[in-house]
Amino acid sequence: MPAEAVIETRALSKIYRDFWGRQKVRALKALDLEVYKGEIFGLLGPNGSGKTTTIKLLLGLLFPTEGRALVLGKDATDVSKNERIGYLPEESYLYKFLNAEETLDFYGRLFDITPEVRKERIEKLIKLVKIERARKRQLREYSKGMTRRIGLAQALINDPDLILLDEPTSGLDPIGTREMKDMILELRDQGKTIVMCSHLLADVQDVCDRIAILHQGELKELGRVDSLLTVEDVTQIRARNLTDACQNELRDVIARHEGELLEMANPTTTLEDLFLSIVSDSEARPGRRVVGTAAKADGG
Ligand SMILES: Nc1ncnc2c1ncn2[C@@H]1O[C@H](COP(=O)(O)OP(=O)(O)OP(=O)(O)O)[C@@H](O)[C@H]1O
Repeated sequence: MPAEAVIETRALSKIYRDFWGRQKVRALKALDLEVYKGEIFGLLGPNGSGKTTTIKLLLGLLFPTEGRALVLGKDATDVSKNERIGYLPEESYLYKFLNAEETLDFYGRLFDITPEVRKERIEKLIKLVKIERARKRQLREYSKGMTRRIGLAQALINDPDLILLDEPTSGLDPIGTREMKDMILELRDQGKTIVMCSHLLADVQDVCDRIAILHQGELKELGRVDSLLTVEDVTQIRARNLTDACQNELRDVIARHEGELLEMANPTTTLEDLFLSIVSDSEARPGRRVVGTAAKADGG
């Protein structure tokens, strides 16, 4: 059965004009794209490449100059489909004097959600974004990471089928970033479709199933992350406990078959994994610390 397209754009184009109707910027040029139900889709590109313009066109906040977009089976300009969409903008503009519960209740009312359903969803979302301990605190006291979490909860209050996330991990520390990525994966596991824009390529690589790369308003690449990143002509072998003799033998085999040995070395972990393991170790054993002079400076 072919996958169901949740978003379909055909030659979608946007030219921004100035006050006198003169052409100012061709922000998006004939974009053809499909996003399928249940996938995490990454929209990448340098500053000014047209990512936010695309999101705004999908939300019906802008009208295309040419082409069209279908979102959840409706024309993108039909804003009634937005009831099934959750949107986390790059900057969330929430009322600073409301607490988390009041904020979610306020947005729940805007969607005409009944009090019982609202109560149930608020509980679920506060747990999902892990702000249980701060649920009664005014948002003006929130850190950047907590603000991002309540922003995500607000975007999910209508239990959307399609979630658009603009820079979801911006400003988050590695733990907050990992948790945000886990939340995004969890939403996909619940059957939601997610489109995220990001400059943080490692985050995109970690969570996205497929990506599109835009440059100057043009689609430059589109495909599955794993296949785009596979280096076809290199074979990687990972093994544990190889003796020197065995490694030498492997070198000989590769040379005999006229292969080129690129590297045979111990792998390094990522800084993210190292950071996360240090923090969780510190939580498990508080008080233990590295004394500056005892720390190895030369790595030896
Ligand atoms: N309202 C506007 N009027 C005129 N030009 C605009 C307007 N909004 C965006 N642009 C221009 O359109 C182009 C695409 O902008 P867009 O905001 O879509 O890029 P982006 O990929 O989201 O960038 P960033 O990564 O910086 O958020 C840029 O050249 C930008 O200057």
